[in-house]
Amino acid sequence: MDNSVIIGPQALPALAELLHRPAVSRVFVLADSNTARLCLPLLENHLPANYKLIEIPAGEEYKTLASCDTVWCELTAQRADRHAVLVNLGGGVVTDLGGFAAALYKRGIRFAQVPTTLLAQVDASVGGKTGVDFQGYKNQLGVFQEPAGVFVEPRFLQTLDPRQLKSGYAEVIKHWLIADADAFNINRRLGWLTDDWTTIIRESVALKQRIVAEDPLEAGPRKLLNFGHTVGHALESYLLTQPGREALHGEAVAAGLVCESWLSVQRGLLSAEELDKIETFVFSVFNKLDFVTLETNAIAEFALQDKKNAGATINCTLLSGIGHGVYDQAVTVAEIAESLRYYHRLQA
Ligand SMILES: NC(=O)c1ccc[n+]([C@@H]2O[C@H](COP(=O)([O-])OP(=O)(O)OC[C@H]3O[C@@H](n4cnc5c(N)ncnc54)[C@H](O)[C@@H]3O)[C@@H](O)[C@H]2O)c1
Ligand SMILES: O=C(O)C(=O)C[C@@H](O)[C@H](O)[C@H](O)COP(=O)(O)O
Ligand SMILES: [Zn+2]
Repeated sequence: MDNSVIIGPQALPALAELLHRPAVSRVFVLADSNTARLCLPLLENHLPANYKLIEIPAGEEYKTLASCDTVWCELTAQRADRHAVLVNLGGGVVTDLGGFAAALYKRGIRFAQVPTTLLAQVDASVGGKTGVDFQGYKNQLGVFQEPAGVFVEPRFLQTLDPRQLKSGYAEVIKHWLIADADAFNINRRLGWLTDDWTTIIRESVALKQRIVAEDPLEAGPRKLLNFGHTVGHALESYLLTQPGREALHGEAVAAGLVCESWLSVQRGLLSAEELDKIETFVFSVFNKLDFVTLETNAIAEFALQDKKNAGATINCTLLSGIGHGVYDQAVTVAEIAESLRYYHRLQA
């Protein structure tokens, strides 16, 4: 399979060329209730006339096997064969879930990613991680499966609300922190708002692709891309159990970046000055997440299910400097809880 990422005005025409090949029997488009309304109109001209829309409700709480069931029932009802292509039009929920559903249907049909949030354009649609949440744990079921292509049209961002844009920016900051100190320092001075998302997307995708190419199945260096996620996923999962207090993925990752940077300082890997720069930048974009000290142990325990763990050891990715990640750093539940208490005490 070709795992190319095409970014810019040529992306949707390139997708059209793929979908109109004789080897493609049928085209299905997976969208959520928002992207079906707001994003499908821009895509529609590039689809074959007989495409079929499959719609799921929007939101992380629908990144489930039940939503996969909807996809699989529709593909089966339409007698989709192995030459069908599923086009995933949406944010990371749709691209993760659609990729997973496609990988399992009849042992695998091709899928194309058309990411419509900043988060999905810089991160979720790239690198072949697909999956759904299960029993309250993030991406607990999933496969590594590369799409037939990733087609990034930055114009989709025009309808995205600023909270979602910021959420995606957390993954951009993560990329700079693990591998690009210069970009981190330039952008922390410039501030997060830009009128040139295309450049940010291109650079972020290239950085992620370099790491994924080295270690597609996350046996080693790919764990760098999980910086902020040991704590971030724990927070996101915990808050998903608290109706009305849910955090977006990127908001939880932003908190995770601060907590895991603090853990890096505790290990003597990162300086207090560097932590201060990271906090200043993160809090110039994000408000602090709301939780109380009493909750920190329960939050930290979610990290016991993190996919980087080995047995009882929680393996975290930390920083050995801005722009330098280090993976497989053992941390305890108690240390994670302490990092959350540090975050809680900060004046944002
Ligand atoms: N596979 C990976 O490598 C990877 C990487 C990062 C995150 N993720 C996953 O991605 C998910 C988060 O993705 P997300 O932040 O895109 O969330 P999302 O898919 O829930 O999209 C956010 C919201 O924006 C709406 N939306 C999407 N595009 C829009 C547009 N152009 N205009 C208006 N509204 C639009 C959606 O309907 C949704 O309500 C999480 O489940 C996370 O675990 C996966
Ligand atoms: O591509 C990767 O590898 C990442 O870890 C990117 C993360 O931003 C993303 O949230 C990913 O889905 C997390 O994967 P998981 O294995 O921790 O579930
Ligand atoms: Zn992420």
